[in-house]
Amino acid sequence: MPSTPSPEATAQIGVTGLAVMGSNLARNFARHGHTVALHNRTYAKTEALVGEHGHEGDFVPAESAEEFVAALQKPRRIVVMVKAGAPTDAVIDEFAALLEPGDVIIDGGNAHFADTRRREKALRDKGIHFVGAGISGGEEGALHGPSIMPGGSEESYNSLGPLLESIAAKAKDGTPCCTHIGPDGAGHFVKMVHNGIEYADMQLIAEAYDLLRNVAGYEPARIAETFRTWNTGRLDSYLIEITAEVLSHTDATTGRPFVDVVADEAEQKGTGRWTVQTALDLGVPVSGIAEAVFARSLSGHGDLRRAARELPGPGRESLSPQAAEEFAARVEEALYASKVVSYAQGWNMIAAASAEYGWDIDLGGVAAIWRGGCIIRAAFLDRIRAAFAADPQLPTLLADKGFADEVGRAQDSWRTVVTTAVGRGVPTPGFSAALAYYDALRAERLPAALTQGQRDFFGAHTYRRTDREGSFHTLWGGDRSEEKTG
Ligand SMILES: NC(=O)C1=CN([C@@H]2O[C@H](COP(=O)(O)OP(=O)(O)OC[C@H]3O[C@@H](n4cnc5c(N)ncnc54)[C@H](OP(=O)(O)O)[C@@H]3O)[C@@H](O)[C@H]2O)C=CC1
Ligand SMILES: O=C(CO)[C@H](O)[C@H](O)COP(=O)(O)O
Repeated sequence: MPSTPSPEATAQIGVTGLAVMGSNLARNFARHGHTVALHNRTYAKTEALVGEHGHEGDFVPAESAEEFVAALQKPRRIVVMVKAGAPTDAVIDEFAALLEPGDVIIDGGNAHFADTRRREKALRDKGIHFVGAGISGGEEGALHGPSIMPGGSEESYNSLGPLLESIAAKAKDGTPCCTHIGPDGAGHFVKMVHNGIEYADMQLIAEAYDLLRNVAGYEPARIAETFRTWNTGRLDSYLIEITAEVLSHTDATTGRPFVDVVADEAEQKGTGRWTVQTALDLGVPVSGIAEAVFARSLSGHGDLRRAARELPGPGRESLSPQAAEEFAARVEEALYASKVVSYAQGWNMIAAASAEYGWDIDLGGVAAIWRGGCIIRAAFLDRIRAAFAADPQLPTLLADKGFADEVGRAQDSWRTVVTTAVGRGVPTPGFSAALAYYDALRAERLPAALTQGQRDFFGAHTYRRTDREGSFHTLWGGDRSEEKTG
Protein backbone atom coordinates (compact mmCIF):
# COMPACT_ATOMS: atom_id res chain seq x y z
CA MET A 1 0.00 0.00 0.00
CA PRO A 2 1.34 3.47 -0.85
CA SER A 3 2.14 5.38 2.31
CA THR A 4 0.34 8.60 3.11
CA PRO A 5 2.88 11.41 3.14
CA SER A 6 2.83 13.15 6.46
CA PRO A 7 2.72 16.94 6.71
CA GLU A 8 6.30 16.63 7.97
CA ALA A 9 7.55 15.43 4.56
CA THR A 10 10.52 17.78 4.49
CA ALA A 11 13.34 15.78 2.94
CA GLN A 12 14.34 16.44 -0.67
CA ILE A 13 16.24 13.18 -0.83
CA GLY A 14 16.57 9.99 1.18
CA VAL A 15 19.52 7.64 1.52
CA THR A 16 19.07 4.04 2.58
CA GLY A 17 22.19 1.96 3.28
CA LEU A 18 24.45 3.94 5.55
CA ALA A 19 27.77 2.12 5.30
CA VAL A 20 30.82 4.10 4.06
CA MET A 21 29.38 5.19 0.72
CA GLY A 22 25.80 5.88 1.80
CA SER A 23 26.68 7.81 4.94
CA ASN A 24 29.19 10.00 3.11
CA LEU A 25 26.76 10.69 0.26
CA ALA A 26 24.08 11.61 2.80
CA ARG A 27 26.49 14.03 4.50
CA ASN A 28 27.45 15.48 1.11
CA PHE A 29 23.76 16.16 0.31
CA ALA A 30 23.24 17.74 3.73
CA ARG A 31 26.36 19.90 3.44
CA HIS A 32 24.90 21.24 0.19
CA GLY A 33 21.78 22.41 1.96
CA HIS A 34 19.45 19.51 1.19
CA THR A 35 17.31 17.94 3.89
CA VAL A 36 18.18 14.25 3.90
CA ALA A 37 16.07 11.38 5.19
CA LEU A 38 18.21 8.55 6.56
CA HIS A 39 17.51 4.83 6.75
CA ASN A 40 19.53 1.71 7.33
CA ARG A 41 18.50 -1.89 7.98
CA THR A 42 20.35 -1.73 11.28
CA TYR A 43 19.08 1.42 12.99
CA ALA A 44 22.21 1.79 15.14
CA LYS A 45 24.10 2.99 12.03
CA THR A 46 21.51 5.70 11.41
CA GLU A 47 21.79 6.85 15.02
CA ALA A 48 25.58 6.81 14.85
CA LEU A 49 25.57 8.96 11.72
CA VAL A 50 23.24 11.54 13.25
CA GLY A 51 25.18 11.44 16.53
CA GLU A 52 28.52 12.12 14.86
CA HIS A 53 27.54 14.33 11.95
CA GLY A 54 24.07 15.66 12.70
CA HIS A 55 25.48 19.18 13.01
CA GLU A 56 26.56 19.18 9.35
CA GLY A 57 23.03 19.74 8.00
CA ASP A 58 19.37 18.73 8.16
CA PHE A 59 18.89 15.01 8.64
CA VAL A 60 15.63 13.15 9.25
CA PRO A 61 16.48 9.75 10.77
CA ALA A 62 13.88 7.04 10.20
CA GLU A 63 13.69 3.73 11.97
CA SER A 64 11.31 2.04 9.55
CA ALA A 65 10.93 2.06 5.77
CA GLU A 66 7.44 3.58 6.20
CA GLU A 67 8.77 6.45 8.34
CA PHE A 68 11.54 7.03 5.82
CA VAL A 69 9.14 7.25 2.88
CA ALA A 70 6.79 9.52 4.84
CA ALA A 71 9.66 11.95 5.47
CA LEU A 72 10.22 12.55 1.73
CA GLN A 73 8.78 15.33 -0.40
CA LYS A 74 7.06 14.23 -3.63
CA PRO A 75 8.19 13.06 -6.06
CA ARG A 76 10.14 10.99 -3.56
CA ARG A 77 13.79 10.38 -4.34
CA ILE A 78 15.50 7.47 -2.63
CA VAL A 79 19.18 6.63 -3.04
CA VAL A 80 19.90 2.95 -2.36
CA MET A 81 23.51 2.36 -1.26
CA VAL A 82 23.52 -1.26 -0.14
CA LYS A 83 25.48 -4.32 -1.18
CA ALA A 84 25.12 -5.09 -4.87
CA GLY A 85 23.11 -8.16 -5.92
CA ALA A 86 20.35 -9.77 -3.85
CA PRO A 87 20.42 -7.10 -1.06
CA THR A 88 19.77 -4.40 -3.67
CA ASP A 89 16.79 -6.34 -5.06
CA ALA A 90 15.42 -6.85 -1.55
CA VAL A 91 15.67 -3.15 -0.71
CA ILE A 92 14.16 -2.06 -4.04
CA ASP A 93 11.22 -4.44 -3.55
CA GLU A 94 10.67 -3.17 -0.02
CA PHE A 95 10.54 0.48 -1.10
CA ALA A 96 8.72 -0.02 -4.41
CA ALA A 97 5.76 -1.30 -2.40
CA LEU A 98 5.66 1.99 -0.49
CA LEU A 99 6.11 4.40 -3.40
CA GLU A 100 3.77 5.97 -5.96
CA PRO A 101 3.98 6.61 -9.71
CA GLY A 102 6.43 9.43 -10.41
CA ASP A 103 8.71 8.59 -7.45
CA VAL A 104 12.37 7.82 -8.16
CA ILE A 105 14.63 5.04 -6.83
CA ILE A 106 18.34 5.57 -7.45
CA ASP A 107 20.68 2.60 -7.13
CA GLY A 108 24.13 4.09 -6.51
CA GLY A 109 25.86 0.74 -5.95
CA ASN A 110 28.08 -1.12 -8.38
CA ALA A 111 25.24 -3.04 -10.01
CA HIS A 112 25.63 -5.05 -13.20
CA PHE A 113 23.98 -3.07 -15.99
CA ALA A 114 21.86 -6.10 -16.99
CA ASP A 115 20.36 -6.12 -13.48
CA THR A 116 19.71 -2.41 -13.82
CA ARG A 117 17.90 -2.95 -17.13
CA ARG A 118 15.74 -5.61 -15.50
CA ARG A 119 14.97 -3.48 -12.45
CA GLU A 120 14.24 -0.39 -14.54
CA LYS A 121 11.74 -2.28 -16.66
CA ALA A 122 9.97 -3.83 -13.68
CA LEU A 123 9.62 -0.44 -11.94
CA ARG A 124 8.67 1.39 -15.14
CA ASP A 125 5.68 -0.93 -15.37
CA LYS A 126 4.61 0.45 -11.96
CA GLY A 127 5.24 4.07 -13.00
CA ILE A 128 8.29 4.36 -10.72
CA HIS A 129 11.50 5.77 -12.18
CA PHE A 130 14.56 3.66 -11.60
CA VAL A 131 17.94 5.31 -11.99
CA GLY A 132 21.03 3.11 -12.06
CA ALA A 133 23.73 5.59 -11.15
CA GLY A 134 27.42 4.72 -11.23
CA ILE A 135 29.21 6.58 -8.46
CA SER A 136 32.99 6.72 -8.39
CA GLY A 137 35.47 8.28 -6.02
CA GLY A 138 35.34 5.89 -3.10
CA GLU A 139 34.66 7.01 0.42
CA GLU A 140 36.35 10.41 0.07
CA GLY A 141 34.68 11.13 -3.26
CA ALA A 142 31.24 10.33 -1.85
CA LEU A 143 31.80 12.95 0.84
CA HIS A 144 33.65 15.66 -1.07
CA GLY A 145 32.37 15.19 -4.62
CA PRO A 146 32.17 11.99 -6.65
CA SER A 147 31.79 11.52 -10.37
CA ILE A 148 28.18 10.44 -10.93
CA MET A 149 26.91 8.51 -13.96
CA PRO A 150 23.11 8.32 -13.77
CA GLY A 151 21.06 6.30 -16.26
CA GLY A 152 17.27 6.20 -16.46
CA SER A 153 14.54 8.32 -18.00
CA GLU A 154 14.95 11.99 -19.02
CA GLU A 155 12.08 12.77 -16.66
CA SER A 156 13.88 11.26 -13.70
CA TYR A 157 17.01 13.27 -14.52
CA ASN A 158 14.95 16.48 -14.65
CA SER A 159 13.88 15.83 -11.06
CA LEU A 160 17.17 14.44 -9.83
CA GLY A 161 19.88 16.11 -11.91
CA PRO A 162 20.15 19.38 -9.97
CA LEU A 163 20.51 17.49 -6.66
CA LEU A 164 23.15 15.14 -8.02
CA GLU A 165 25.02 17.92 -9.80
CA SER A 166 25.14 19.92 -6.57
CA ILE A 167 27.08 17.17 -4.74
CA ALA A 168 29.23 16.00 -7.68
CA ALA A 169 32.88 16.91 -8.09
CA LYS A 170 33.54 19.93 -10.30
CA ALA A 171 36.01 19.78 -13.18
CA LYS A 172 38.64 22.54 -13.41
CA ASP A 173 36.31 24.57 -15.66
CA GLY A 174 33.58 24.33 -12.98
CA THR A 175 31.39 21.79 -14.82
CA PRO A 176 29.75 19.25 -12.48
CA CYS A 177 31.06 15.72 -12.97
CA CYS A 178 27.56 14.37 -13.46
CA THR A 179 25.44 14.10 -16.58
CA HIS A 180 22.49 12.05 -17.77
CA ILE A 181 24.22 9.11 -19.48
CA GLY A 182 21.21 7.51 -21.16
CA PRO A 183 18.22 5.22 -20.54
CA ASP A 184 17.95 2.13 -18.31
CA GLY A 185 21.38 0.49 -17.76
CA ALA A 186 23.54 3.13 -19.49
CA GLY A 187 24.81 4.69 -16.24
CA HIS A 188 25.89 1.41 -14.70
CA PHE A 189 27.39 0.29 -17.99
CA VAL A 190 29.56 3.39 -18.16
CA LYS A 191 30.58 2.93 -14.50
CA MET A 192 31.54 -0.67 -15.27
CA VAL A 193 33.77 0.45 -18.15
CA HIS A 194 35.23 3.15 -15.87
CA ASN A 195 36.27 0.37 -13.50
CA GLY A 196 37.65 -1.72 -16.37
CA ILE A 197 39.81 1.23 -17.42
CA GLU A 198 40.75 1.67 -13.74
CA TYR A 199 42.04 -1.93 -13.71
CA ALA A 200 44.04 -1.31 -16.92
CA ASP A 201 45.52 1.95 -15.60
CA MET A 202 46.52 0.28 -12.33
CA GLN A 203 48.10 -2.67 -14.13
CA LEU A 204 50.12 -0.39 -16.43
CA ILE A 205 51.33 1.64 -13.45
CA ALA A 206 52.25 -1.59 -11.66
CA GLU A 207 54.26 -2.72 -14.70
CA ALA A 208 56.04 0.64 -14.87
CA TYR A 209 56.94 0.26 -11.18
CA ASP A 210 58.20 -3.29 -11.76
CA LEU A 211 60.40 -2.14 -14.65
CA LEU A 212 61.82 0.78 -12.71
CA ARG A 213 62.58 -1.56 -9.82
CA ASN A 214 63.87 -4.61 -11.66
CA VAL A 215 65.41 -3.14 -14.80
CA ALA A 216 66.41 0.40 -13.82
CA GLY A 217 67.27 -0.86 -10.31
CA TYR A 218 65.50 1.98 -8.48
CA GLU A 219 64.36 1.66 -4.86
CA PRO A 220 60.68 2.42 -4.02
CA ALA A 221 61.46 5.92 -2.69
CA ARG A 222 63.22 6.80 -5.95
CA ILE A 223 60.35 5.34 -7.97
CA ALA A 224 57.94 7.46 -5.92
CA GLU A 225 59.94 10.53 -6.95
CA THR A 226 59.81 9.42 -10.59
CA PHE A 227 56.01 9.10 -10.40
CA ARG A 228 55.79 12.51 -8.73
CA THR A 229 57.67 14.00 -11.67
CA TRP A 230 55.47 12.18 -14.18
CA ASN A 231 52.47 13.56 -12.37
CA THR A 232 53.45 17.06 -13.42
CA GLY A 233 53.24 16.11 -17.12
CA ARG A 234 50.79 14.37 -19.44
CA LEU A 235 50.30 11.49 -16.99
CA ASP A 236 48.92 13.89 -14.36
CA SER A 237 46.23 11.80 -12.65
CA TYR A 238 44.89 10.66 -9.29
CA LEU A 239 46.23 7.12 -9.75
CA ILE A 240 49.78 8.33 -10.49
CA GLU A 241 49.55 10.69 -7.50
CA ILE A 242 48.51 7.95 -5.06
CA THR A 243 51.11 5.58 -6.53
CA ALA A 244 53.82 8.01 -5.37
CA GLU A 245 52.18 8.12 -1.93
CA VAL A 246 52.02 4.33 -1.61
CA LEU A 247 55.60 3.87 -2.82
CA SER A 248 57.03 6.44 -0.44
CA HIS A 249 55.27 4.94 2.57
CA THR A 250 57.39 3.04 5.11
CA ASP A 251 55.97 0.17 7.13
CA ALA A 252 56.01 1.24 10.79
CA THR A 253 56.55 -2.29 12.13
CA THR A 254 59.51 -3.32 10.01
CA GLY A 255 60.90 -0.03 8.72
CA ARG A 256 60.80 -1.52 5.23
CA PRO A 257 59.09 0.02 2.20
CA PHE A 258 55.35 -0.62 2.61
CA VAL A 259 55.16 -2.13 -0.89
CA ASP A 260 57.62 -4.84 0.19
CA VAL A 261 55.52 -6.06 3.10
CA VAL A 262 52.18 -6.28 1.27
CA ALA A 263 51.24 -9.74 -0.10
CA ASP A 264 51.61 -9.59 -3.89
CA GLU A 265 48.15 -11.03 -4.63
CA ALA A 266 45.74 -8.47 -6.13
CA GLU A 267 42.09 -8.89 -5.27
CA GLN A 268 39.03 -7.84 -7.23
CA LYS A 269 35.35 -7.42 -6.55
CA GLY A 270 34.25 -8.14 -10.11
CA THR A 271 33.59 -5.01 -12.14
CA GLY A 272 36.75 -5.49 -14.25
CA ARG A 273 35.73 -9.05 -14.96
CA TRP A 274 32.22 -7.90 -15.93
CA THR A 275 33.80 -5.41 -18.34
CA VAL A 276 35.73 -8.13 -20.12
CA GLN A 277 32.81 -10.58 -20.16
CA THR A 278 30.57 -7.88 -21.63
CA ALA A 279 33.19 -6.84 -24.17
CA LEU A 280 33.33 -10.43 -25.39
CA ASP A 281 29.55 -10.43 -25.79
CA LEU A 282 29.67 -7.14 -27.69
CA GLY A 283 32.60 -8.31 -29.83
CA VAL A 284 34.84 -5.42 -28.78
CA PRO A 285 38.55 -6.17 -28.27
CA VAL A 286 39.57 -4.82 -24.85
CA SER A 287 42.88 -6.65 -24.54
CA GLY A 288 44.43 -4.07 -22.18
CA ILE A 289 41.58 -4.40 -19.69
CA ALA A 290 41.50 -8.18 -20.10
CA GLU A 291 45.23 -8.47 -19.38
CA ALA A 292 44.76 -6.39 -16.26
CA VAL A 293 42.01 -8.71 -15.01
CA PHE A 294 44.12 -11.78 -15.81
CA ALA A 295 47.19 -10.25 -14.15
CA ARG A 296 45.23 -9.83 -10.89
CA SER A 297 43.92 -13.35 -11.23
CA LEU A 298 47.40 -14.80 -11.89
CA SER A 299 48.87 -12.95 -8.92
CA GLY A 300 46.34 -14.68 -6.68
CA HIS A 301 47.24 -18.18 -7.90
CA GLY A 302 49.82 -18.99 -5.22
CA ASP A 303 49.58 -22.67 -6.15
CA LEU A 304 50.61 -22.09 -9.78
CA ARG A 305 53.27 -19.56 -8.81
CA ARG A 306 54.86 -21.88 -6.26
CA ALA A 307 54.86 -24.74 -8.78
CA ALA A 308 56.64 -22.56 -11.38
CA ARG A 309 59.05 -20.66 -9.11
CA GLU A 310 62.11 -22.68 -10.15
CA LEU A 311 61.58 -22.33 -13.92
CA PRO A 312 64.63 -20.79 -15.61
CA GLY A 313 64.66 -17.18 -16.80
CA PRO A 314 67.22 -14.76 -18.21
CA GLY A 315 69.91 -13.04 -16.15
CA ARG A 316 69.34 -9.43 -15.13
CA GLU A 317 72.41 -7.21 -15.38
CA SER A 318 72.08 -3.83 -13.74
CA LEU A 319 72.01 -0.65 -15.80
CA SER A 320 74.42 2.24 -15.37
CA PRO A 321 72.84 5.27 -13.65
CA GLN A 322 72.60 7.09 -16.97
CA ALA A 323 71.15 4.10 -18.81
CA ALA A 324 68.66 3.69 -15.96
CA GLU A 325 67.57 7.29 -16.32
CA GLU A 326 67.16 6.92 -20.08
CA PHE A 327 65.20 3.72 -19.55
CA ALA A 328 62.91 5.43 -17.02
CA ALA A 329 62.11 8.11 -19.60
CA ARG A 330 61.21 5.39 -22.09
CA VAL A 331 58.96 3.72 -19.52
CA GLU A 332 57.04 6.99 -19.22
CA GLU A 333 56.45 6.92 -22.98
CA ALA A 334 55.41 3.26 -22.97
CA LEU A 335 53.06 3.91 -20.06
CA TYR A 336 51.45 6.86 -21.80
CA ALA A 337 51.01 5.04 -25.14
CA SER A 338 49.59 1.94 -23.44
CA LYS A 339 47.21 4.12 -21.44
CA VAL A 340 45.89 5.73 -24.63
CA VAL A 341 45.25 2.24 -26.02
CA SER A 342 43.27 1.08 -22.99
CA TYR A 343 41.15 4.23 -22.98
CA ALA A 344 40.58 3.80 -26.73
CA GLN A 345 39.36 0.25 -26.05
CA GLY A 346 37.08 1.40 -23.23
CA TRP A 347 35.53 4.09 -25.41
CA ASN A 348 34.98 1.60 -28.24
CA MET A 349 33.09 -0.53 -25.79
CA ILE A 350 30.84 2.32 -24.67
CA ALA A 351 30.15 3.23 -28.30
CA ALA A 352 29.28 -0.39 -29.13
CA ALA A 353 26.87 -0.72 -26.19
CA SER A 354 25.31 2.63 -26.99
CA ALA A 355 24.53 1.39 -30.50
CA GLU A 356 23.43 -2.06 -29.31
CA TYR A 357 21.00 -0.77 -26.68
CA GLY A 358 19.99 2.51 -28.37
CA TRP A 359 21.41 4.61 -25.50
CA ASP A 360 22.76 7.49 -27.61
CA ILE A 361 25.62 8.11 -25.16
CA ASP A 362 27.58 11.33 -25.62
CA LEU A 363 31.13 9.92 -25.73
CA GLY A 364 32.76 13.28 -25.08
CA GLY A 365 30.34 13.85 -22.19
CA VAL A 366 31.60 10.69 -20.48
CA ALA A 367 35.18 12.03 -20.62
CA ALA A 368 33.96 15.36 -19.28
CA ILE A 369 32.43 13.84 -16.12
CA TRP A 370 35.49 11.66 -15.47
CA ARG A 371 37.73 14.73 -15.27
CA GLY A 372 37.01 15.05 -11.56
CA GLY A 373 35.83 12.98 -8.60
CA CYS A 374 36.44 9.48 -9.95
CA ILE A 375 39.35 7.10 -9.50
CA ILE A 376 40.62 7.53 -13.09
CA ARG A 377 40.40 11.33 -13.02
CA ALA A 378 43.21 12.78 -15.07
CA ALA A 379 44.21 15.88 -16.99
CA PHE A 380 44.29 13.64 -20.06
CA LEU A 381 40.48 13.21 -20.00
CA ASP A 382 39.98 16.77 -21.13
CA ARG A 383 41.86 15.82 -24.31
CA ILE A 384 39.49 12.88 -24.84
CA ARG A 385 36.52 15.21 -24.33
CA ALA A 386 37.98 17.58 -26.92
CA ALA A 387 38.69 14.75 -29.38
CA PHE A 388 35.03 13.64 -29.34
CA ALA A 389 33.82 17.24 -29.42
CA ALA A 390 35.84 17.72 -32.63
CA ASP A 391 34.57 14.44 -34.12
CA PRO A 392 31.66 12.68 -32.36
CA GLN A 393 32.04 9.76 -34.81
CA LEU A 394 35.75 9.20 -34.05
CA PRO A 395 36.18 5.43 -34.64
CA THR A 396 39.05 5.13 -32.16
CA LEU A 397 40.98 7.57 -29.99
CA LEU A 398 44.07 6.41 -31.86
CA ALA A 399 42.65 8.10 -34.96
CA ASP A 400 42.57 11.50 -33.24
CA LYS A 401 45.48 13.46 -34.68
CA GLY A 402 46.80 14.64 -31.32
CA PHE A 403 46.81 11.17 -29.75
CA ALA A 404 48.04 9.51 -32.96
CA ASP A 405 51.03 11.88 -33.10
CA GLU A 406 51.93 11.35 -29.45
CA VAL A 407 51.60 7.57 -29.57
CA GLY A 408 53.55 7.52 -32.84
CA ARG A 409 56.36 9.51 -31.21
CA ALA A 410 56.32 7.11 -28.22
CA GLN A 411 56.45 3.93 -30.27
CA ASP A 412 60.24 3.51 -30.39
CA SER A 413 60.49 3.72 -26.61
CA TRP A 414 57.41 1.54 -26.24
CA ARG A 415 59.05 -1.19 -28.35
CA THR A 416 62.35 -0.84 -26.48
CA VAL A 417 60.59 -1.17 -23.14
CA VAL A 418 58.64 -4.26 -24.20
CA THR A 419 61.68 -5.97 -25.76
CA THR A 420 63.82 -5.10 -22.73
CA ALA A 421 61.16 -6.51 -20.44
CA VAL A 422 60.95 -9.70 -22.49
CA GLY A 423 64.75 -9.97 -22.60
CA ARG A 424 65.00 -9.61 -18.84
CA GLY A 425 62.02 -11.75 -17.96
CA VAL A 426 59.91 -8.98 -16.42
CA PRO A 427 56.24 -9.64 -17.19
CA THR A 428 54.52 -6.71 -18.94
CA PRO A 429 51.20 -8.11 -20.18
CA GLY A 430 49.59 -4.65 -20.25
CA PHE A 431 52.36 -2.88 -22.19
CA SER A 432 52.76 -5.85 -24.55
CA ALA A 433 49.04 -6.27 -25.25
CA ALA A 434 48.64 -2.55 -25.88
CA LEU A 435 51.54 -2.54 -28.33
CA ALA A 436 50.19 -5.65 -30.10
CA TYR A 437 46.79 -3.93 -30.40
CA TYR A 438 48.42 -0.83 -31.86
CA ASP A 439 50.38 -2.90 -34.38
CA ALA A 440 47.34 -5.01 -35.28
CA LEU A 441 45.18 -1.95 -35.93
CA ARG A 442 47.79 -0.35 -38.17
CA ALA A 443 48.68 -3.55 -40.07
CA GLU A 444 48.03 -3.57 -43.80
CA ARG A 445 47.20 -7.30 -43.67
CA LEU A 446 46.51 -9.53 -40.69
CA PRO A 447 47.07 -13.29 -40.49
CA ALA A 448 43.32 -13.61 -39.96
CA ALA A 449 43.25 -14.57 -43.65
CA LEU A 450 45.06 -17.78 -42.74
CA THR A 451 42.64 -18.40 -39.86
CA GLN A 452 39.77 -18.13 -42.33
CA GLY A 453 41.48 -20.62 -44.65
CA GLN A 454 41.90 -23.08 -41.78
CA ARG A 455 38.26 -22.69 -40.74
CA ASP A 456 37.16 -23.37 -44.30
CA PHE A 457 39.49 -26.38 -44.50
CA PHE A 458 38.28 -28.19 -41.39
CA GLY A 459 34.69 -27.02 -41.20
CA ALA A 460 33.62 -25.60 -44.57
CA HIS A 461 32.95 -22.33 -42.72
CA THR A 462 33.53 -20.30 -45.94
CA TYR A 463 35.51 -17.10 -46.42
CA ARG A 464 35.24 -13.78 -48.22
CA ARG A 465 37.74 -12.72 -50.87
CA THR A 466 39.57 -9.43 -51.29
CA ASP A 467 38.73 -9.19 -55.00
CA ARG A 468 35.10 -10.31 -55.29
CA GLU A 469 31.82 -9.99 -53.33
CA GLY A 470 30.19 -13.02 -51.74
CA SER A 471 31.28 -16.01 -49.69
CA PHE A 472 33.34 -18.93 -50.95
CA HIS A 473 34.40 -22.45 -50.07
CA THR A 474 37.34 -24.40 -51.43
CA LEU A 475 36.83 -28.15 -51.99
CA TRP A 476 39.84 -29.02 -49.81
CA GLY A 477 39.15 -32.78 -49.81
CA GLY A 478 38.53 -32.86 -53.56
CA ASP A 479 40.07 -31.06 -56.50
CA ARG A 480 40.54 -27.81 -54.50
CA SER A 481 38.38 -25.85 -56.87
CA GLU A 482 36.43 -22.97 -55.35
CA GLU A 483 32.68 -22.62 -55.20
CA LYS A 484 30.62 -19.51 -54.48
CA THR A 485 28.33 -20.21 -51.54
CA GLY A 486 26.54 -16.93 -51.12
N1 LIG B 1 33.24 1.22 -1.04
C1 LIG B 1 33.56 1.85 -2.16
O1 LIG B 1 34.63 2.46 -2.32
C2 LIG B 1 32.58 1.89 -3.28
C3 LIG B 1 31.39 1.16 -3.22
N2 LIG B 1 30.49 1.24 -4.24
C4 LIG B 1 29.23 0.48 -4.15
O2 LIG B 1 28.34 1.17 -3.26
C5 LIG B 1 27.51 0.23 -2.56
C6 LIG B 1 27.67 0.44 -1.07
O3 LIG B 1 29.02 0.21 -0.74
P1 LIG B 1 29.56 0.32 0.76
O4 LIG B 1 29.16 1.62 1.34
O5 LIG B 1 30.99 -0.05 0.70
O6 LIG B 1 28.68 -0.74 1.56
P2 LIG B 1 28.62 -2.33 1.48
O7 LIG B 1 28.68 -2.79 0.08
O8 LIG B 1 29.57 -2.90 2.46
O9 LIG B 1 27.11 -2.60 2.02
C7 LIG B 1 26.75 -2.36 3.37
C8 LIG B 1 25.35 -1.77 3.45
O10 LIG B 1 24.39 -2.66 2.83
C9 LIG B 1 23.35 -2.91 3.76
N3 LIG B 1 22.77 -4.22 3.49
C10 LIG B 1 23.43 -5.36 3.22
N4 LIG B 1 22.55 -6.36 3.00
C11 LIG B 1 21.31 -5.82 3.12
C12 LIG B 1 20.00 -6.35 3.00
N5 LIG B 1 19.79 -7.62 2.67
N6 LIG B 1 18.96 -5.52 3.21
C13 LIG B 1 19.16 -4.22 3.53
N7 LIG B 1 20.38 -3.66 3.64
C14 LIG B 1 21.43 -4.46 3.44
C15 LIG B 1 24.04 -2.84 5.10
O11 LIG B 1 23.09 -2.68 6.12
P3 LIG B 1 23.47 -3.11 7.63
O12 LIG B 1 24.20 -1.95 8.22
O13 LIG B 1 22.15 -3.35 8.27
O14 LIG B 1 24.32 -4.35 7.55
C16 LIG B 1 24.90 -1.61 4.89
O15 LIG B 1 24.17 -0.42 4.98
C17 LIG B 1 27.95 -1.16 -3.06
O16 LIG B 1 27.09 -1.56 -4.10
C18 LIG B 1 29.35 -0.93 -3.60
O17 LIG B 1 29.68 -1.84 -4.61
C19 LIG B 1 30.68 2.08 -5.30
C20 LIG B 1 31.83 2.83 -5.40
C21 LIG B 1 32.90 2.76 -4.45
O1 LIG C 1 34.06 1.31 -7.88
C1 LIG C 1 35.13 1.62 -7.39
C2 LIG C 1 35.85 2.86 -7.76
O2 LIG C 1 35.35 3.44 -8.89
C3 LIG C 1 35.79 0.68 -6.44
O3 LIG C 1 36.84 1.28 -5.80
C4 LIG C 1 36.15 -0.52 -7.23
O4 LIG C 1 35.01 -1.37 -7.24
C5 LIG C 1 37.27 -1.33 -6.66
O5 LIG C 1 37.25 -2.49 -7.39
P1 LIG C 1 38.12 -3.76 -7.05
O6 LIG C 1 37.85 -4.08 -5.59
O7 LIG C 1 37.61 -4.80 -7.97
O8 LIG C 1 39.56 -3.36 -7.27
